[in-house]
Amino acid sequence: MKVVSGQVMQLMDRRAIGEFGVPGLELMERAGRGCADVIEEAFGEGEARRAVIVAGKGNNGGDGFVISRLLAERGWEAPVLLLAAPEAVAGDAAANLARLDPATVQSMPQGLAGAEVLLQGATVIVDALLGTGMNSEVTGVYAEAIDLINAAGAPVVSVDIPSGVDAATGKVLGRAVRADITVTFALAKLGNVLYPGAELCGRLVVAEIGMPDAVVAEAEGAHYVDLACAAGLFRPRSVTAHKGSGGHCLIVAGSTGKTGAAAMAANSAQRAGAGLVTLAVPAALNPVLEQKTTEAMTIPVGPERAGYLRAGSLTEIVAAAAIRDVVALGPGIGTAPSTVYLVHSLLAALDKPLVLDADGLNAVALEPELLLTRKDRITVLTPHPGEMARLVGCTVPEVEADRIGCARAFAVTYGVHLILKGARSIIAAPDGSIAINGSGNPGMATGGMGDVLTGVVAAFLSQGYHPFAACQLGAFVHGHAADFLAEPMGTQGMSASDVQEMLPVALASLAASRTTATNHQQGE
Ligand SMILES: NC(=O)C1=CN([C@@H]2O[C@H](COP(=O)(O)OP(=O)(O)OC[C@H]3O[C@@H](n4cnc5c(N)ncnc54)[C@H](O)[C@@H]3O)[C@@H](O)[C@H]2O)[C@H](O)CC1
Ligand SMILES: [K+]
Repeated sequence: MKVVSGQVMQLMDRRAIGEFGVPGLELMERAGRGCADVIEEAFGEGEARRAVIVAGKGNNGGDGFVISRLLAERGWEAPVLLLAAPEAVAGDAAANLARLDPATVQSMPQGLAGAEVLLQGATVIVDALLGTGMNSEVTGVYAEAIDLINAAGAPVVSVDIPSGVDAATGKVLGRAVRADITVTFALAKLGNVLYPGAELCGRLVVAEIGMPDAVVAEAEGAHYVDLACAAGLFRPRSVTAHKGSGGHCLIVAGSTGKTGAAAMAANSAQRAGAGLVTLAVPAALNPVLEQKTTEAMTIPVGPERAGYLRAGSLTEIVAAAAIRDVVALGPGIGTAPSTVYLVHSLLAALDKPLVLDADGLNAVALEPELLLTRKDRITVLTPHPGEMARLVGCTVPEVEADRIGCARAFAVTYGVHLILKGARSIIAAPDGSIAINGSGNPGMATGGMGDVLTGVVAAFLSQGYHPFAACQLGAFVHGHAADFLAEPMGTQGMSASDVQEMLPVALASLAASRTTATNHQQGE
């Protein structure tokens, strides 16, 4: 599913109207009808149905006027509370305001004293205050209206996006409506899928409004990775598969006190479908990892008593990588100077696809230009916001203020693929393409989850997936497995090992979704 910013959607509107001759009034009519249909379906039972439409002065309010008219035609009582003087409403919105019985419209441009009465007994409140045209922090009468809607206690349907949520970032500008359902138009907006906007949307419905296909296809946007999208990218194992065709991962990981990270990355690669997994670990830790992993083979690296990886092991690791399909470097390796030096040398020396995580990233952050030595080779970075901040040389709040911009700039500058972790992980490609992962839950906010993701991404790369697909699938499958767990166990106390063990179920669900989609296409 493609998602766009509010600005891009406004350009799309203009193209549809200007280049393709679709009347703006027709777009507004279909937008209003899409909402009215959803409202009728969700709340249309019963006798006295009352929808109170709280409308702003722009086209979002215009959609609200259409909703009022259509619901009234279907027997609803549908009064409008307009936060502007009627004369301040212009264009298509004004045309639709003129079609309403003036007695149904109460204009309160100055303040909302006494307006609670209007909302009393509402079956549903329709939030048509602000949409893609919102351009500043919400204050004054609009802020009052948002508070009123949120306090009213009736279900809320937001038109296009909950008012107060920035359509480009999902951030709340001052305050925002909390909706039960949001009906958005043509394509979902970034603010509908990024937090906190995503949560404020409630159930998201994308209504078709007759946007020309070419306008949709040519719109600049991001991929939203949901089950259907991930299933489309996924290639189930062939019936003639053998362990050699599944891909062979080399995981370079571990230091004293951090053997779990190494074990989880290796075990997760196996659980995510890699044919073979080999774990290269500091020699002193080999006996522990022989115990902690069963299917993975281990290579003890460096001097017998070495509890961390050292620069002198470069040749040994490069030789091990030569006969594997992908290398994952970083889980639990620590920050000893010799380990950092090794990471720096490996960047240039390894010609296999490389996944860098954890202390591998921290080593790179000391000299990110070294990534340029991997030009024309596949490199995937999986930073959390703290690691991203170190890579860029900025603060975590600066990363969080513009997750997409930050991930994209780094991926383009250094020619890497990157998964910026967090609620709605951002996947950025060297050509500037962006995907947003739709799976996962707060249960994943515990240690070790990143090590699992590293193993999963490595498993997909080892099977020959394009790195952008491997990153999308890796992030989605990781979160999807956790979503299966959250069903019975909730989101507190979930462990990374739990997620690791659930990975095959997540993969099976992708395979099943593909089968269902194919059957639908064949009309079965
Ligand atoms: N294809 C579609 O998606 C269609 C969308 N439609 C709807 O139109 C709105 C966008 O309409 P627009 O008039 O551009 O903007 P808004 O209604 O969101 O509001 C703009 C209005 O409000 C003022 N304003 C901006 N920020 C604030 C603020 N913080 N507080 C108060 N006032 C603010 C601004 O100056 C403008 O005057 C889209 O979301 C859809 O709902 C169409 O129906 C056609 C199809
Ligand atoms: K709205």
